[in-house]
Formats: sequence, C-alpha cells, structure tokens
Amino acid sequence: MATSTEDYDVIVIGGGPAGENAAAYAIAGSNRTAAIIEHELLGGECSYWACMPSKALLRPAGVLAAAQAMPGVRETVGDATLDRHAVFARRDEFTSHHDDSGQRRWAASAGIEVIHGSATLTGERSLELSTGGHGDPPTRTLRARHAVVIATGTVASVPPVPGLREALPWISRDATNLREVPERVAIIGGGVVASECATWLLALGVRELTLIVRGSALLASAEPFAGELVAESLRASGATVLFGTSPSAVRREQPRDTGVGRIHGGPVTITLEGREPGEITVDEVIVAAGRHAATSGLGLAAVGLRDGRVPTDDHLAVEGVPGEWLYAVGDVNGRAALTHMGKYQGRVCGDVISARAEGRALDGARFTASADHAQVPQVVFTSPEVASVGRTERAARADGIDTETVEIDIAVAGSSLARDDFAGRAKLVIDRGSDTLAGATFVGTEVAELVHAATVAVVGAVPMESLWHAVPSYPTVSEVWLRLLEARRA
Ligand SMILES: Cc1cc2nc3c(=O)[nH]c(=O)nc-3n(C[C@H](O)[C@H](O)[C@H](O)COP(=O)(O)OP(=O)(O)OC[C@H]3O[C@@H](n4cnc5c(N)ncnc54)[C@H](O)[C@@H]3O)c2cc1C
Ligand SMILES: NC(=O)c1ccc[n+]([C@@H]2O[C@H](COP(=O)([O-])OP(=O)(O)OC[C@H]3O[C@@H](n4cnc5c(N)ncnc54)[C@H](O)[C@@H]3O)[C@@H](O)[C@H]2O)c1
Repeated sequence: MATSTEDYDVIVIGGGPAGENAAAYAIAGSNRTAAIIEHELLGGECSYWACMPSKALLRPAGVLAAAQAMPGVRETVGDATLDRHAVFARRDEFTSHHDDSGQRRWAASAGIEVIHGSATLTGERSLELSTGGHGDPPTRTLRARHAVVIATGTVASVPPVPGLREALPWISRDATNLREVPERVAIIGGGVVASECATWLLALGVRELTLIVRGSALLASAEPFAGELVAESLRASGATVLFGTSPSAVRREQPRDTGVGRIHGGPVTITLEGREPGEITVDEVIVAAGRHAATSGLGLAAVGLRDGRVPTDDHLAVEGVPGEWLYAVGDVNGRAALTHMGKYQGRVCGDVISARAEGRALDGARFTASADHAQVPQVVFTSPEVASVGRTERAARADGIDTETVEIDIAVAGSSLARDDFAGRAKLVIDRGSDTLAGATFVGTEVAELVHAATVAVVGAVPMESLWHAVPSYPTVSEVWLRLLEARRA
C-alpha cells in the first residue's frame, strides 16, 4: 500500500548517463529539488555493463598489438598473450566492482536524491514506486511539480529462435563481465556489439569464434568498407564470419544459471538456416541482436502511450503528451543509442526544464537537440577502429543531398610512424549544394581521436574551402585530412 505522497520539482526514472545529466541540468543553480529513481545501479548500463567494461577489455589488446607491430619493442614482447586475470582486474576497477557509491556521492553533491526502486506512471506528473520491482505493491507515491523524465534505456533482445532462450545464452552483460573464457563461441548478430565482442574474445584467447550474421555485412549502417575491413581483420585473427544465415534452432546440454559471465551449461548446438554443414557446436552462444526500449511496467498506458520506444520532439518532450511535463532522454527515445548522445540529450532536456520552470523562453540553440539529426559521431572500438560522424554516402543520397565523395587509403607520414603495419581508409561525404561536409568515416588503427575534427566541421557547416586552411600538424595521422582535400582537388 502507498504510504505517503512526496513532491519533487523534477523526477527522473532511470539513473543512466542520460538521466543523470537531465537531473543535474534541470536543477543546476536553482533551489529546485530532483529525484532519480533507479532500480539497479546509479550510472546505468554504460558504467557497469556496456561502454566501460567493453572498452577496458579492448584497450590491452590494442596496446599488445601495437607493441608486437613495432620493431624495437616486438623483440622484447615476443609472442606474449594477454594476462587474462590482470585484464579482468582492470575491467573490474573500471566498473567499480559494481559498487555505485561514487556515483551516489556525485548525485548528493549535485543536490539530487537517489531513490531505489521501480517507478510506474499513474497519470499526469504522478508515479508510484515499488522497491521490490514492477508488480510489487507500491510503497510511495511521488508527484513532480515541473517534469518527469523517462531515461530507462534499453535491454538486450533475444530473438524467438526455438531453444535459444532455454539455452540461457550470454547477452552483452555476460560478454563484458566475463569471468571465464569459453573455448568455442558463436555470436548471433553483426552489429556493433557483435563486432567489438568478437575483437576482445579473440584477444582473450577464444579458440574458435563464429559470427552468425543474417545480412551481408558487419556494421551494416556504416560505410561498406568499414564492415569489410573489420570482417577481414576478424578472419585474419581466426574468426569465421558467416553471412546470410540465422539460427533456426538451438539446443544445449544441461543449461545452468551459473551467474553473469560464467559458462551457462554444457555444449550448445546451433542449427543454421540454409548452410552446409547445417550445425555448429560451441561452448557458449552470445546474443548481440539489438536492443529494445526498457518500458515494460512503466505505466505508459496511464499517460496515453504504448510500450516501446518513446518518441520526442527536439526539446525532448514526449510526443502526444500535452502540458510539457513529460520528457524522454537517452536510448529509450530511439534518437541515437549512444552514451554521449544520451548525455547531450540530458543536457538539452535539463536546460529546457529549467527554462520552462523559470518562465524563460527557449531562446537559443542549446534548447534543441539538433545534433541527433545526421550529426551523430560514433567510434566502434574494433581493430581497426571505425570512427564516423554524420551521413554515410548512402544516407546522404537517400536524403536527396547532391552528394560528392572522396575516399582514400590512409597512408601518411604520421600513420606510418605510428605503426609499421598501419592500414586504413577514409572517406568524406560532401554536400555539393552548400559545399560543406555531410559526413566522414575513418577506419584504421587508433583513428578514434580523428573524428572530433570532422564533427566540428559537420556541426559548424565549415565550407570545404575553409578546410584548406585547417593545416594538420606534421607528422600526425591527421594529415589524412590534407590527402583527402588533395584527392578532391585532383
Ligand atoms: C556492450 C555495449 C557496449 C557499448 N559501448 C558503447 C560505447 O563505447 N560508447 C557509446 O557511446 N555507447 C556504447 N553503448 C551504448 C550505451 O551503453 C547506451 O547508449 C547508454 O548506456 C544509454 O544510456 P541511458 O542513460 O539512455 O540508459 P542506460 O544506461 O541503459 O540506463 C538506464 C537506467 O535506467 C534504469 N531503469 C530502467 N527501468 C527502470 C525503472 N522502471 N525504474 C527505475 N530504473 C529503471 C536501469 O537500471 C538503468 O540504470 C554500448 C552498449 C552496449 C550494450
Ligand atoms: N562503440 C559504440 O559506440 C557501441 C558499442 C556497442 C554498442 N553500441 C550501441 O548499442 C546498441 C546495440 O548494439 P547491437 O550491436 O546490439 O545492435 P545493432 O542494431 O548494432 O546490431 C544488431 C545486429 O543483430 C542482427 N539481428 C537482429 N535481429 C536478429 C535476429 N532475429 N536474428 C539474427 N540476427 C539479428 C542485426 O542484423 C544486426 O547485425 C547500438 O545502438 C549500438 O550503437 C555502441
């Protein structure tokens, strides 16, 4: 039974990176009150299960590969492999051993109250809270004077393949928080999670790794050469990449819930559609087949919405809900499922709530999440890395842009000094009408840091003519910019 009603100015449901930013910005510099309702750990998927552990697992492999490719170092390092225990220990440091007290201290210092529990919307500005989980009797009733923000993120999807769910497959949480390294692994999916996960598992010594990809490419939404180079590199590291097939049935001997990141039972046999041989047997199967909005039990029907992605306008206000009191930020709104974009939306949303609470007009660019539209940067931390921003050539043409492209291999003084075996490719997508950059993709070793320059050019609509005067330092990998502009001039 509900025991009391408590009022806050702003209530955020979900304490991931997007929700944290929305709460902090909504009350910054004011005496407004804010609560974040979180049913797991403050910090969300990114901190404990996704970005942080995955990147902590990938970095040591990158460092070892760089050392083994560098004369003068490789003679010292030899063909050493990673020390799994040390890699896991560093990963666990980055996830704070799943202890969110550091994040809670931050919240307290920002004036945010963190309430443990699951929230259900019951009507305009009102929620019920249960501490045991959705379905348990509510213990508190909360009301928001100004705004409720939905920031509940997404959960991994498990396709309805006969026997797959019963086999207790690993999802990304197991793969990032692995405690045991299976000898033989199959990964279902060919997107970002599948590609990154294959990269760290091979580096950690998985003996046989098979990617089961229903389409014809890895990283299908990137420029085609990105997926091709990543597939080539995974194959060179021993992976089998099967395109154009999906599992039609899965069976496992003695599935057991042994805990996150531990092998969940006996061998798993996967039947593949339209393949000869039609079956593979592995020690663990990982599902990396996309994610869906975490809205089950949220009570969206009480405010006239359906379960699933929560669409918003560019101020992050939920579409179809009058009164400017309900907002959605981060993965749950489906605008751009990346931590940095969720945090950006959180900042915009918090500023909008703050302005509306103070009766100020939404005057100025910072109140509109314009970058979600075709200005999104992303780095896929495979080997080679894929760093991109804005539109691919395909997306630009689909959007009716008068498109010009320039594409080259990355081989500049800076890149060959960085690594003897440096190989990569770069592409600019140019809007001929405005003579500005519509998108850019860099694929290569440690190209992640190249993308922000492209992001500034895309967001700033810098004329291509002006980019001539942005002279890259010598000898750096950034000289690829000069080569791209030269290739366009030729
Ligand atoms: C393996 C993996 C690696 C990734 N790597 C990267 C990367 O390198 N870079 C990048 O930009 N992105 C990466 N992502 C994506 C990134 O994790 C998400 O974009 C990001 O976590 C979204 O943040 P969010 O705040 O919207 O949601 P989340 O981080 O999912 O947080 C939502 C929070 O809401 C809570 N919650 C849900 N429902 C309720 C409820 N009813 N009541 C109370 N609390 C609730 C959850 O417990 C959770 O803490 C990765 C994703 C995966 C799966
Ligand atoms: N470095 C990063 O930026 C990073 C890293 C990891 C994840 N993420 C984000 O997390 C999100 C989730 O990543 P993801 O890789 O799970 O999703 P995704 O959408 O990138 O890829 C899903 C893959 O699963 C396949 N698939 C879907 N349903 C299937 C089915 N029924 N049978 C067989 N295959 C199926 C798709 O064809 C695709 O290859 C993405 O938005 C991604 O951008 C980002």
